Amino acid sequence: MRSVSAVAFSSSANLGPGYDILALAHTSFFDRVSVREGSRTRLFCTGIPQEIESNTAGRAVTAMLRALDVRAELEIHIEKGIPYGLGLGSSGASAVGAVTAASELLGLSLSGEEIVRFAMQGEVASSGAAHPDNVAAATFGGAVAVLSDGPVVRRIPVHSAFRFLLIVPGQQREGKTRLARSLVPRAIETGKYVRNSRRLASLILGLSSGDRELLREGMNDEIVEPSRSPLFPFYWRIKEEALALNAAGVCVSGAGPSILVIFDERTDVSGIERRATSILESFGMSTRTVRAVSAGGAAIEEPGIVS
Ligand SMILES: Nc1ncnc2c1ncn2[C@@H]1O[C@H](COP(=O)(O)OP(=O)(O)OP(=O)(O)O)[C@@H](O)[C@H]1O
Ligand SMILES: N[C@@H](CCO)C(=O)O
Repeated sequence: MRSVSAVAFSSSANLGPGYDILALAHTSFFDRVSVREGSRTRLFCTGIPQEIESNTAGRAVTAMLRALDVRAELEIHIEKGIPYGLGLGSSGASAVGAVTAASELLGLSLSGEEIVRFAMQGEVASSGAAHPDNVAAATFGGAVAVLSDGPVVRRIPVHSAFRFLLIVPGQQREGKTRLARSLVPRAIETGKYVRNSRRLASLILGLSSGDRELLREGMNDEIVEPSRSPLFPFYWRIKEEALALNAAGVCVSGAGPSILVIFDERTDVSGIERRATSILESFGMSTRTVRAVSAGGAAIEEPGIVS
């Protein structure tokens, strides 16, 4: 019985003002999803729901089969390498890995944007919303912008000077993204919209050109992050201290609580790791820090490759 495996990396969505628009795939963690044909569609995983429609991978694959009118019963094995409920795109990566592997197994030759279209349906299982950003980054790799509901996705070049630090608090909360999305205001003042839009432009230009001042200014958000502050009260202190230690940019990773720091050779990364650990300790939390680079997109694993 042929089995196909795919790997999909962790990601940080929003990047400050890019709510549901921008995301960055990084090498911090990855999921591996293996798919083979079976007698009935089943999920094999631990720690996350095993009911098809409650798991982002199962929901995404069944959405794909239904949309393409493909008759298949699939056994989906999920090896969770990305800790979930922490803002690292864990739910999205599983969906992308499952759709990528199933497409290969069934010879569907889906495009990247078609993979995103189905994988984002999977996100309804985790957050109640089909947000496309994490799955776009996990599919295409690097930094991405989702340009329309099509979805139309384009990669944003990331200057080689930039590296990434993930600060991961020991604070997993069930349904965190669903709650975080409920806190986002439904209406905003025009001035906030204009300032955030300017930052979005600065962020994209700074990330691709290597202009750290544009990036630092761009990675600020006065709409979504403040509305979610109660979920990560430690964030603002860590951000302030990381910028003082010359970070090139700091934001909440996705819906949090993890924090993404973009750094270069001018940044005191070890100092940021120490200060963040101390601040989180004062909140009674453990800390995990991971240094990473831009990750590639979802990839089919060749049989026999031991990773
Ligand atoms: N395949 C899956 N992988 C991870 N979580 C899943 C999966 N399927 C369903 N879930 C559920 O989704 C929730 C985690 O998703 P959530 O969106 O809250 O966090 P995240 O995806 O880890 O981070 P973020 O989306 O903020 O980047 C958990 O409640 C988990 O049980
Ligand atoms: N854009 C989504 C990302 C979740 O990782 C949100 O912030 O709710």
